Amino acid sequence: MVEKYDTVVIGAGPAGTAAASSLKAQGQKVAIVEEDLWGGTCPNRGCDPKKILYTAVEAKERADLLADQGLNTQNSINWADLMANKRAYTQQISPGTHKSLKNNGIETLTGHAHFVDPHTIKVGQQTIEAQNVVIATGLRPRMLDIKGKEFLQTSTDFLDLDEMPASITILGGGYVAFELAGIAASAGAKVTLIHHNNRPLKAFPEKLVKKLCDQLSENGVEIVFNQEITEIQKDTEGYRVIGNDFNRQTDAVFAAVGRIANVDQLGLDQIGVDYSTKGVKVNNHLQSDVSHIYAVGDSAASPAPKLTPAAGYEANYVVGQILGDRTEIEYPYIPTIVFSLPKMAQVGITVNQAREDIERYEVKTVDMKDWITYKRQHEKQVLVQLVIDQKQDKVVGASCLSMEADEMINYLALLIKHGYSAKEVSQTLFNYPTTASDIQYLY
Ligand SMILES: Cc1cc2nc3c(=O)[nH]c(=O)nc-3n(C[C@H](O)[C@H](O)[C@H](O)COP(=O)(O)OP(=O)(O)OC[C@H]3O[C@@H](n4cnc5c(N)ncnc54)[C@H](O)[C@@H]3O)c2cc1C
Ligand SMILES: NC(=O)c1ccc[n+]([C@@H]2O[C@H](COP(=O)([O-])OP(=O)(O)OC[C@H]3O[C@@H](n4cnc5c(N)ncnc54)[C@H](O)[C@@H]3O)[C@@H](O)[C@H]2O)c1
Repeated sequence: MVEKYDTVVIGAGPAGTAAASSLKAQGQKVAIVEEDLWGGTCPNRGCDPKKILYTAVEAKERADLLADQGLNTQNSINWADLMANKRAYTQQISPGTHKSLKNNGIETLTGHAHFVDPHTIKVGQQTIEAQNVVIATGLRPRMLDIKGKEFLQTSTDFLDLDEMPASITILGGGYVAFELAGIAASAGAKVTLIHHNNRPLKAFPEKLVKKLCDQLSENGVEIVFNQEITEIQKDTEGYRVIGNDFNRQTDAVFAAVGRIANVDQLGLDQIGVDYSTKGVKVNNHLQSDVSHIYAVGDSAASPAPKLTPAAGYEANYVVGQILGDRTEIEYPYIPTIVFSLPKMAQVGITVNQAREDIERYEVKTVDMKDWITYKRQHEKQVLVQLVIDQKQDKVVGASCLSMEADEMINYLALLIKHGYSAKEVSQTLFNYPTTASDIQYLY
């Protein structure tokens, strides 16, 4: 007998588990399908394991900045212990997530899901039917189609390395490339980061990216711009990375050149659902071309950045749609951060957007290196750019580069969302001297 569900969710990452749990809590009969690790990318091979590795690296870098400033320091990263610490965390994620879904009364199916018709899904030998379907299948690393591509490793491999190689080469210039470069360099590897043009992290302000590159270079990362890599060769010593005018030996090569959607193996062609490498094409209700099939999180070609908080937000929105809400999706400002050394974060109207409308927006650049928060930490690269809407006389966007950028951008996200004026900020008192109290002087 074919089991029938109110909703079937495909993919058990942050988006899929949020949608399934919420629909179940609202009384629906729900099934969720996962073909790999329960919990998906973020806790198994993304945000969380990365942040565990980053935590040790951040502690080391902060201590190193205070060497000869009153802290006796001879720190180094013990990669084997750090990896054991990471694995102790990640190993319980998949079984734990699976168990908690089952305990909540959600039917869990293990295997690859694909559509047989718009209401029928096959998982291995099992066939199930759904009134609504939520596609939440995420992204996978994009591989380069070059000679020797089989020698390329990915962020998933990096986050589970038994040993840190003596030298590594990272191809790419986005979030993943800059985060892995910082971790590897701090863990003692000789790191080369190769970008195919001269504008990595292009959604972030050029001034901040330049300072981040300067700091990584000072920490020993070699950043090579305008270099298209055409071939990877394996040799007796490791690998050779070859470009038009580039030829270098390295112990490991990682591709961090973007991610593509896991939607090409779902059988969407035969049910009339359009998609691309960016994900399932969706309307303002996150519906695909077939109205009862929704897509959320990384696998939706929606305007949201492909991040965990955005995935959860879209999942909760679609729960509302399935339960009868008909309002179009509206996104709040979504903060983004690169956990490199230092951190770089932004929220709201970006500096790049502001430069396109100079009548309306003013960009205020503040070098905070000599402020007590940063001076006491001996930080070398600290910069904040605020975007001010001149009509409203309010801060509507911010970008930060510093080791405090994660917390500072969260405060700024709140102030921007609620439209606080400089006067209102000055009437809110924060502990001094802290990252929060700096904001009063910024505004
Ligand atoms: C290295 C790295 C670091 C990151 N760091 C951060 C960070 O610091 N902060 C942040 O906000 N975001 C970060 N991200 C992004 C974040 O991980 C994603 O935005 C988030 O996981 C998206 O959730 P999702 O549920 O949409 O997709 P996913 O978490 O990718 O889950 C999709 C699930 O669907 C499953 N699946 C796919 N196809 C099928 C199928 N046909 N049948 C059954 N199951 C299927 C997959 O196995 C997977 O488990 C990072 C990503 C990476 C790669
Ligand atoms: N801290 C975070 O929130 C975080 C961390 C990691 C990943 N993520 C998510 O994962 C996504 C993917 O990250 P990513 O860094 O893989 O992709 P990305 O899209 O952010 O960056 C890819 C970079 O690779 C460059 N590139 C493309 N082809 C290249 C080539 N042949 N040689 C060299 N460089 C090339 C691109 O110009 C771009 O700069 C992010 O957009 C984000 O949504 C988020």
